[in-house]
Amino acid sequence: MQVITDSTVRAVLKERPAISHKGDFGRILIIGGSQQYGGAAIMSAAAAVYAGAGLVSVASDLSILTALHTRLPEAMFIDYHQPFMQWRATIHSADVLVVGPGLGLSSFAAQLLNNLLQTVHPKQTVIIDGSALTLIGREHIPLPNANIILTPHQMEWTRLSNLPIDQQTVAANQAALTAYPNAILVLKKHHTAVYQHQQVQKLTIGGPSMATGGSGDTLTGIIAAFCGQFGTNYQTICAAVYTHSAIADELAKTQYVTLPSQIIQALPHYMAKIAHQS
Ligand SMILES: NC(=O)C1=CN([C@@H]2O[C@H](COP(=O)(O)OP(=O)(O)OC[C@H]3O[C@@H](n4cnc5c(N)ncnc54)[C@H](OP(=O)(O)O)[C@@H]3O)[C@@H](O)[C@H]2O)[C@@H](O)CC1
Ligand SMILES: Nc1ncnc2c1ncn2[C@@H]1O[C@H](COP(=O)(O)OP(=O)(O)O)[C@@H](O)[C@H]1O
Ligand SMILES: [Mg+2]
Repeated sequence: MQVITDSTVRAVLKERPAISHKGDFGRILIIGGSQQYGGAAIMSAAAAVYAGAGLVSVASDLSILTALHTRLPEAMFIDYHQPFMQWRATIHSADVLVVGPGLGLSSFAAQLLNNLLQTVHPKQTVIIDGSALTLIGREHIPLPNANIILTPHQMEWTRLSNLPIDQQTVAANQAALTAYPNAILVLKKHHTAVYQHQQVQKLTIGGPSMATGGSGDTLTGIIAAFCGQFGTNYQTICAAVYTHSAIADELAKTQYVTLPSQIIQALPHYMAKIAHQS
């Protein structure tokens, strides 16, 4: 299986053109968080901002607003409990949507996910993670015609594919992915692999310092920002996945655990280093 290396990141990550503005670097909308899991939406949004997204909004429960703005004043906020029709236009204007981190499994969350997936249009990128994956598996919610990126950990992939973890071989995963033909699959684990049709590439970096709550939520924001800036395609997603683990490995030289917030903080420096060398 082909290995994802830093050459993928070098090929994707470009110096910013001088003549540019925030609208050129992606409008990201993160739909997630809840009273129980507010941090997930905040980490996703922070990762998107620090990975260079031009404009980042969070649609969430009002209870996270103060924490979000204290941690991340760059982000905008929408109360996702307001009638769906009132913020439908915001959904339409996003280039990249992230749905699921910390959303929870309530009937409200299921209805919101249904409404959202019925609203997205084919040019949009939709990153589906966390609770949204569990809801899709549980309620058999069909995926829309859009650029879909699924980011399950192994148990979330079981819920979508019905494959027990010990049967998640490359061939079995490829066969299961045919049920989601327009999706790119980022199957997260030690040595995460990225699947699209018959193509599969894997990481050989990253390690157990990343095994802490919020690591995957953070990855969704990095993927969103990369897609928003460099276009949604297989290489861009591999570059985002590599960047997440490369930063963690660098931090792990001196840290037993690499916190999502620290990975987020290091993103602009890592990206500058790669962009200046390319
Ligand atoms: N700070 C916050 O706001 C945070 C909010 N979060 C949000 O919480 C929501 C629920 O997400 P979740 O991943 O925590 O729970 P769930 O979907 O039940 O999966 C866990 C089950 O799967 C199993 N498992 C097997 N293999 C695995 C693997 N490779 N990687 C991981 N798990 C694996 C695992 O096995 P066990 O640990 O029991 O051995 C367990 O039985 C979601 O919306 C998420 O975004 C979190 O991000 C945390 C920080
Ligand atoms: N032992 C490990 N080796 C390499 N990467 C790991 C390891 N444990 C966790 N990770 C990475 O951390 C992230 C965990 O994602 P996820 O389980 O969705 O976390 P959360 O939902 O808590 O944010 C994934 O990117 C995964 O590849
Ligand atoms: Mg997760």
